Amino acid sequence: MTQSPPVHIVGGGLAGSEAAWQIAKAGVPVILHEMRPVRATEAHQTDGLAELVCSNSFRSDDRETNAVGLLHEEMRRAGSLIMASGDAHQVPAGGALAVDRDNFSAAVTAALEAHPLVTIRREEVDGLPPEDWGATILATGPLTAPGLAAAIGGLTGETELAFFDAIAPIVHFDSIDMGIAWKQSRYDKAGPGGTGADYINCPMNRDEYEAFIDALLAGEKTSFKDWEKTPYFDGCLPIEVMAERGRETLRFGPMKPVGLTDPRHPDVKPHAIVQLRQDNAFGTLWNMVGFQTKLKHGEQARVFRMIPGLGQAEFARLGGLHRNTYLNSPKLLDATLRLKVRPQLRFAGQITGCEGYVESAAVGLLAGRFAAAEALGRAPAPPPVTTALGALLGHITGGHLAVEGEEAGTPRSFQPMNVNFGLFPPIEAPTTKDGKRLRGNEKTVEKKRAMSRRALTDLDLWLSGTAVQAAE
Ligand SMILES: Cc1cc2nc3c(=O)[nH]c(=O)nc-3n(C[C@H](O)[C@H](O)[C@H](O)COP(=O)(O)OP(=O)(O)OC[C@H]3O[C@@H](n4cnc5c(N)ncnc54)[C@H](O)[C@@H]3O)c2cc1C
Repeated sequence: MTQSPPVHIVGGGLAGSEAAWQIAKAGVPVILHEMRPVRATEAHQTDGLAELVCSNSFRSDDRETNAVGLLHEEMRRAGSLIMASGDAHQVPAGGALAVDRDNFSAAVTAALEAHPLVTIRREEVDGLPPEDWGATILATGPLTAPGLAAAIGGLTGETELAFFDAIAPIVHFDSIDMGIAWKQSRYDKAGPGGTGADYINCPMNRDEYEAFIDALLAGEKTSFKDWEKTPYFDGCLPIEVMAERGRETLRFGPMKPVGLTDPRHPDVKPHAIVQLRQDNAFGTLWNMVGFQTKLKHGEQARVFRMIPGLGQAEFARLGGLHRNTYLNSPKLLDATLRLKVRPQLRFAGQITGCEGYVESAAVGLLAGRFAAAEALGRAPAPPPVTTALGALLGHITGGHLAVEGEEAGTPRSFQPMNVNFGLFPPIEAPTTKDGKRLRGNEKTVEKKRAMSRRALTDLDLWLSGTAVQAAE
């Protein structure tokens, strides 16, 4: 049997290593280009593949009620090298999967070095890969080396490649108290694709606003690493920095109370209003407009739950501001992660706009399987959106709702995200045996269990239908 030409992968991190494994396992040769130790990013310390640059945790391993735990399980079933190496080098961490970072990275490196179809080249790719490489996966991560980042920016248009994320928290719709908040667009403007009731509005009176500003100013913040410098740029100052510029700044910025009327109290003008914008097509996730922040995560949950209507808010993602190179993927990538303007280039890992070790590896797994299918002359089939892999892919390639125009204090609308149940198609909560509806926490937990069961059933079907067989 003639062998297909090699797939090239640039970047031997979490995503690139997993992609290489999936491709080689399918019987297709891979050339993996990793720049370390020739050159290192600001965060990597070793020359090992799949180095964990910060914590040693893959987060919850609960596959029944936690979306990242479910993603672990799906990746295991899909033959993930990252998960197999993580499981083999686990250290005790309660319900989380934490790993011995050195042994984990050594195991990934050894497995790839030992595979007869994998060639590892220790070199920087300092510009776009040459056309004659053919199918190539770019998995160079949040700290992509500058030469390649500039070349990608040249190909996609500079505004489509970000170098920092300025993330506002995202709230699960179910946890917003719609007895306090209401839906309305400012001045009832429908805008493109809107209805005039597109935002969720949370009103504050003067006392609530003053207490909120005090809490924002006092809240503990995270600091930038030296190499991150201070990347404040117009239009996306952290909310607490805006508050530091004057107690009224927010009332004239993202929290301005104009053009909105509380239907329960039409005669009372709120002193300030926090707006949330729908973030995904399912309407399960809502983004706090203009609330990008450097507050510590615990502080964010405490301070933002002071907002009327968000007292019980559950956050799908908390805010942050980091060095992070990533694409405006919903616009630039097709359904199998190929760059629309140059389909021989595929992207994987955090550069696509996912967030986290496990998610980056998961997107590497998908990119690898898609590239292998193509190399073997088969059509790559994306996983169902009901699976964690499919939900994550959906966020990257289209589930997110783009914003037309800019609101005060809002950076570009596509922002990196961890996997979470808000990215999945909604599901009816199961009832009790005698047909009664569940309530509160029990309902939330049962919904998650039902989503996980649906995911694993659909995943198994997908794997049996599209599994790429190793060429003998
Ligand atoms: C400082 C920092 C801390 C983080 N902490 C965590 C955390 O605690 N938990 C978590 O879940 N996530 C964390 N993340 C987010 C993210 O999950 C990790 O960055 C993850 O490693 C991303 O996987 P990746 O494969 O996309 O990129 P990486 O793992 O970074 O892999 C990219 C690889 O590409 C190589 N490379 C880059 N440019 C080139 C080039 N031009 N030519 C050849 N090779 C190149 C790099 O050397 C690197 O090995 C952190 C991110 C950063 C920046």
